[in-house]
Amino acid sequence: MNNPDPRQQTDFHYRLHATDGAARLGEVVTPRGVVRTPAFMPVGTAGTVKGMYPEQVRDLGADILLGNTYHLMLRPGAERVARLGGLHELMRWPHPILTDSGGFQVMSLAGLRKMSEKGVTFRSHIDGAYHELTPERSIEIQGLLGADIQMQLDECVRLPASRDEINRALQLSLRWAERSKRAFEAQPKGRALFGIVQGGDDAELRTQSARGLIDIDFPGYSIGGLAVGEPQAVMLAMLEVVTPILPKDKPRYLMGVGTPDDIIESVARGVDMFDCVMPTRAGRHAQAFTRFGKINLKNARHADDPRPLDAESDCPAARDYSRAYLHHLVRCEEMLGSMLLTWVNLAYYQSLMAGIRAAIAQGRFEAFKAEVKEGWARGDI
Ligand SMILES: CNc1nc2c(CC[C@H]3O[C@@H](OC)[C@H](OC)[C@@H]3O)c3nc(N)[nH]c(=O)c3cc2[nH]1
Repeated sequence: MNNPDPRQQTDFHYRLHATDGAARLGEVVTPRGVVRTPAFMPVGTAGTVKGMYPEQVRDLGADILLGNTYHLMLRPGAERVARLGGLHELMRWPHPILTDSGGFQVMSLAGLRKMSEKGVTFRSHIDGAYHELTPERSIEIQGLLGADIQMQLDECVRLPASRDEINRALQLSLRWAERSKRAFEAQPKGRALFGIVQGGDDAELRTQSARGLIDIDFPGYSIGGLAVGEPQAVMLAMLEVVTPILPKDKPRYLMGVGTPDDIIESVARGVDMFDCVMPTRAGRHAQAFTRFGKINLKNARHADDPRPLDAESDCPAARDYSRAYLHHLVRCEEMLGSMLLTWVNLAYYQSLMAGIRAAIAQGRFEAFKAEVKEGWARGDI
C-alpha cells in the first residue's frame, strides 16, 4: 500500500469488514462520525433534505448527508455559511456531510457558461450574476461549508459523447484533480478529498482516468460521468471496469445513483456509497418507493383504499396513513403529501441499505438481491 498520509489515517479512513462476491461491507470513519457502508446519502442540496427535519433523517438511519456547492455558493453564500458556524451548525446536522464540487450543477443548471483550463465561469440561474468556479475556489467553498468529504472540481460529460470529447474532459479533470488536491492541503486535518473517475462509456478511458487518479492518490474515489442518460447496462459495465482497479482499502462513491435496482446492482459490483435525489424528488411527485415497487398515489385507484402503503414498515408514514388519505393529499397538493411520501421513500431506501449490509455480513447477498427483486416484480397487490 502506498505510504498513507498520516493526517488521513488518524481522522479519515475506510475499514473493510466483509465481502460477499464483489459486494463490500465496511465503514467510512470521519471526525464527525462513522458511515456504515454500503451507504445511501440523502441529498440536502440547499442545506436541507426537502420536507424533512434533520432528526427525522437521522432516525431513518442516514449517517451522512450531501450538500451542494453550486447552490450554497449562490445562496446563502459560502462566506456567510462560514460566518454562521458552517453548514453542520446552520442546518443542525452534527454528523458527516459530503459536498459535491459544483461542476455537475454548473453544466446542468447554470445559463451562460464558459469552460477554460482555469475553471468555469457561469451566470447564476437565480439572479444572472457571473461567478467563477475553479478547482481552488471549489475547494475553498467546500472548506468554508466545513464538509467532511469533499469532491475535486471535474467536468462531467453527458452521454452519448464522442471519444475525443470524453478524453478531453477526462484529461482536464485529471489536471483539476491535481489542483484540487494542492488547494485542499490548506484545510484542517480530518477531512477527505475524493478524486472523481471520468471516462464516459469507454473502458480504456475509464481505466486511464482511474489509474491517473490513483497516481495522484486520494483517500476515496468517486465514480462520476454516469447516471447521465446512459442505459443501466452501460453504467454497470463501467463499474466492472473501474472498481477492480480502485484500491480495496478506500471507499468508492457512485455519484447520483440511483433507483433501488441501480443501487443493489452497483453494490454487487463493489460500490460503497450512493446519493440520489430520486427518493426525495419522487416523494414530491406522489411516487412511493415500497417493498412492492413504486406506487403512484395520484392514481384514482387509491381514492377509497383504507390500507397503508406497508403495514409492516417501521416508518409511521408508510404504516399508519391510508392510501386514500395520501391520494387525497397529493390531489389537493397539500404539503403534508410531499412530506409523508418523502419520509416513506427515505425510510425505504435506508431499510434497503440496512438489508444489504446485513445480507453481506451473513454472506447471503445474492439471495437477498433475488428476494428484493421478487418483491418489486410482485408489484403492489
Ligand atoms: C444524477 N446523476 C448524476 N449526478 C452526478 C453528479 C452530482 C452528484 C450529486 O450531487 C447532487 O447535488 C449535490 C446531485 O443532485 C442533483 C447529485 O445527486 C456528479 N458530480 C460530479 N462532480 N461529477 C460527476 O461526474 C457527476 C455525475 C453525476 N451523475
